Amino acid sequence: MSSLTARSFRLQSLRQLIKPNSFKRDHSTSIVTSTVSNDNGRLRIEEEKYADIYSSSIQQPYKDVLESLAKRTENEFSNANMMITSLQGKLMCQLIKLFRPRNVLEIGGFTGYSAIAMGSGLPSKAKLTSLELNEKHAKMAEEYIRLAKLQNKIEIKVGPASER
Ligand SMILES: C[S@@+](CC[C@H](N)C(=O)[O-])C[C@H]1O[C@@H](n2cnc3c(N)ncnc32)[C@H](O)[C@@H]1O
Repeated sequence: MSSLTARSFRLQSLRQLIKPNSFKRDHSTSIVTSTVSNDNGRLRIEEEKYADIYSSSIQQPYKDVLESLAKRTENEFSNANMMITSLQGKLMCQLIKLFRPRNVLEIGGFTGYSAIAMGSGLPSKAKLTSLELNEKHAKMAEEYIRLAKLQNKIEIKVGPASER
């Protein structure tokens, strides 16, 4: 195949991928020729679709707790853009459900979004430890972990991760 033909084949494949409802299970990111970012420049759009379609929704009461935590983080922290997106949370929860780890170590918990998203999918006896440098971040994380009734599964340790 000439390089021109190969390029138009890849472009066609890309167009197929980004058409609504045309996503195929055998999707390979290797045919994605360029990075197509969403408005936050985070996960590539094709990967977002994949994550969305093949991840189950975060269950209640965790979903509501996460929504409320995200709103409060956005209102109270000027650096709220550090928080993962709801889709990233959904994907992390799905990965936890797939791998069923007994222990999870998170470095940099911020206000607890990812910890709660992962915690919501943890098997019953599993534990997640989240290391967070900033006391104010950790305090909010702890508040929402309690609201989500995940305090027996998630522990926040405050201080520099390198000292743990
Ligand atoms: C990008 S945010 C993490 C986002 C978070 N996982 C979430 O779901 O919202 C990075 C966090 O790492 C923390 N951090 C930075 N340096 C650290 C260190 N040395 N030890 C522990 N936490 C640290 C910051 O205070 C910040 O809250």
